[in-house]
Amino acid sequence: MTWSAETDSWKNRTYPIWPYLQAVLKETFRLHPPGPLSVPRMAVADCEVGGYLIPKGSNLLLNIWAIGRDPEAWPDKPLEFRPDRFLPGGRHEGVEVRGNHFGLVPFGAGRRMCVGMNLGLRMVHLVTATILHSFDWGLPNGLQPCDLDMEENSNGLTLHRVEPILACPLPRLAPHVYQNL
Ligand code: HEM
Repeated sequence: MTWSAETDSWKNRTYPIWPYLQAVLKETFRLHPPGPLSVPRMAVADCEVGGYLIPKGSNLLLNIWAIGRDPEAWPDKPLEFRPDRFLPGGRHEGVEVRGNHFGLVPFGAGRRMCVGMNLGLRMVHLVTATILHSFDWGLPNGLQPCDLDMEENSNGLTLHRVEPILACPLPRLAPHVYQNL
């Protein structure tokens, strides 16, 4: 994924914080799904999907990572991080991650989708909002966002960065707030 001033132009606009946080997390789930592949499934009968014959007994995996980057599902610069696509007026306004929109399925879809989705979504929103509320974040040694190596790898189960990110938190609340952490 490349960074450019144009890509980053959404940062200069103002949005209400809660819809914007949701849009940022949707965009993160789209480009960087924590589980890049679904749990393997086995076809219990011969069937046809999208013109392909799936013989009984086949093992099937859903490539969640590739679906989130598919230009047919995401025609507007699919490889760019653009949360505004989910905001009011954006091309994908109303698209969510709960398995109802097949272009964005970080928790899978259908009756065997992730059973921990509600907990997972709450935790991701809570932790992200808390660390953003509690600290201003910077990069060390004069690094700029465009210097970050965004390459990813998977251990087969989860997706992770090749180069761990190093970020510097700067407290932004009154000192007593941090005392019992
Ligand atoms: C952000 C957090 C999470 C993400 C992105 C995620 C993603 C997924 C995905 C993609 C699947 C495969 C769905 C499919 O094959 O269609 C899955 C399955 C599953 N997840 Fe999660 N998950 C998350 C959190 C959790 C949590 C917190 C729990 C438990 C407390 C959980 C428990 C499970 C279980 C048990 C399955 C297997 C469901 C089945 O095969 O019927 N997940 N998850």
